[in-house]
Amino acid sequence: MTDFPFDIVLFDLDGTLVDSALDLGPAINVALAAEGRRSVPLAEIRQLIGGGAGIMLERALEATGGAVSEARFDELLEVVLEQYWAHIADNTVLYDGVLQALDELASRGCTLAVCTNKAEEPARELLGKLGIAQRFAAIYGGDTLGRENAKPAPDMLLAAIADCGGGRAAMVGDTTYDVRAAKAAEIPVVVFTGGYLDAVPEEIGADALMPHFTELPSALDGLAVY
Ligand SMILES: O=C(O)COP(=O)(O)O
Ligand SMILES: [Mg+2]
Repeated sequence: MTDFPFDIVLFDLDGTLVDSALDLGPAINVALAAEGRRSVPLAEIRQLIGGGAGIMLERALEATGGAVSEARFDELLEVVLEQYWAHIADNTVLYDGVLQALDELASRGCTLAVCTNKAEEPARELLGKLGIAQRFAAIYGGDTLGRENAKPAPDMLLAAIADCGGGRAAMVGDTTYDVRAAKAAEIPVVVFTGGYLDAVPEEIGADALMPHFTELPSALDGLAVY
């Protein structure tokens, strides 16, 4: 036990630890091209990220002409996932200050975990390629506990907290999926405003907003433990 208010910090992945839009975008656009659709520009792609690859594809199809049949959707999702796997870390980078923030939290005695709606296998692959997988005591993906239990459900947050030995926990994320999951898990949430934000920051429901990762330790320090 330290004087830091949290024992466990849970992190979202896409739009929080990593800027992955430059690899997710092309994967979506290959699938759209296979369906004869226009590409979705990068600025629009960022707004589609947060619910997992399936929701991203669903929204991209809606934005470019409408839904396809369920069977065709499954084929196109396979295209997205194959393309993404082949280029998972080509252009994806950690956000500025992430490594230092993780170091700082670890030095304050926090156990760290990842709770992402990206599937667990690509999440582990990406974290490994970026050299930070070993920093996390638990890594949960959107499929780990079944898609129906992905964020905004609290299940993966609660499971990760248990894996980390239990204690005072907080969530760090970038979208309403993270905020709703944290509220359902009854833990406070810091929102990174440099991520993909699917709502106005002031109205997203965060306990604290963080424009840069250097501010994470002090943002957490200022939060009340629920
Ligand atoms: O890939 C996505 O759409 C969501 O991933 P995230 O939960 O790490 O933001
Ligand atoms: Mg995110």
